[in-house]
Amino acid sequence: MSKMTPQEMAQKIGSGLLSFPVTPFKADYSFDEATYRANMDWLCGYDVAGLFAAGGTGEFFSLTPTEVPQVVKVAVEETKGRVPVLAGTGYGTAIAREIAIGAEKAGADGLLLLPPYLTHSEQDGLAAHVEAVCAAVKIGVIVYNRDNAVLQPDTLARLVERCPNLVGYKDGIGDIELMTRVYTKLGDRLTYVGGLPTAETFALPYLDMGVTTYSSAVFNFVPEFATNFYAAVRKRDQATIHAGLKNFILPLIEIRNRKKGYAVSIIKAGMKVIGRDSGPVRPPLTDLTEQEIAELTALVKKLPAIQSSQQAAE
Ligand SMILES: O=C([O-])C(=O)C[C@H](O)[C@@H](O)C(=O)[O-]
Repeated sequence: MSKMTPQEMAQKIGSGLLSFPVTPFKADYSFDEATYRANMDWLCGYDVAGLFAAGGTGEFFSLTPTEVPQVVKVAVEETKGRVPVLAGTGYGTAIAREIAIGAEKAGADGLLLLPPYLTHSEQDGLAAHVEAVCAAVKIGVIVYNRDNAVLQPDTLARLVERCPNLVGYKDGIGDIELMTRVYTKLGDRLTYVGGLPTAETFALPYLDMGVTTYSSAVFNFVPEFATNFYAAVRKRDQATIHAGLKNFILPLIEIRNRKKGYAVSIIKAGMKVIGRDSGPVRPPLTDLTEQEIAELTALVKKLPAIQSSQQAAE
C-alpha cells in the first residue's frame, strides 16, 4: 500500500480523534506482542483518525531505539491500513534520526518528534535538530512542543519553509498565548494537536485556538466515551462535555495526580480494569496500587449510566 503523503497524513489526523495506545509488557518487562496485536485490532474498530505507536502513553521513553521500529511494525501489520500509524521518535538528533528511519522502514505514515533528552537549547539549535530529523525521512513529521523543546512561532515559520514534510504541531505546554501566536503565525500550514495529559480536559478551549484534534490516552480503555466526547467537542456540545469532565475525566485526574508518572500508569491500569491487561509499566514509572485500581474500576463501571443519561437528555 502506497504511503500517505505528509500533507495527506496531516489532513487525516486533523479530522478526528487520535489514539495513543499503551505498549504492553510481560511480567519481565519484555514487549508483549500478542497483547499489542489484540489491542490494536480492537481499537481499529473505533472511529479514530490516527494511531501513534510508541508515543508518550506508549512509554516511548522506556523503549530502546531498536524496540520502537519493532513496535511500529506490529502496529502497521495489525491496523492493516485501516488507520494511519505514526511513530514516536526523539532523544538527541542522532538517535532521533535513527529511530525515524527505522519507523519509516517499518511502515509508519508519520512521526511525532518528542523532545531531545535532558539538555535545554537555543532556538537555532532546536531548529537544526528538527530539520535534521525531517531530512532523514519522506513521511510527515509532527513536532511536539513540550518540556525542554519549545519552538517559537518565528522558528516554526522558518522550519516549514525548509522542511516540506513538517506538517504538524503538538502542544504539550498549555501556554494559551504561545498556542495563539503559533496558530496565528502558521495558520493552515500545520495541523494542530492537543497533547496535554488527559487531553479531553482542554479540548473545547483548544478547538477555538485552531486545535481540531488531540491525543486521547483514555481512548485506550474507554473508547466509546472518548469518541463520544470528541464528537461533543466538535459540535461544541457544552452539556455533554461538562458532564463527561465532571463525571469521569476530573475524578480520573484526581487519581492521576497522586503520583508522578501516573498520566501513563493510569492508562495501563485502565486496560486491566476492562479485562485487556497490558502488564506493568516499565521503571521509572510505577503502577497504581490495588486500592487505586479499585477506584478506577468504580469510575469506569459508572460510565454506561452516565452515557445513557446523556442520550436520554438529548
Ligand atoms: O505522547 C503523548 O503526548 C501522549 O501520549 C499524550 C497523551 O495521550 C495525553 O494527551 C493524554 O494523557 O491524554
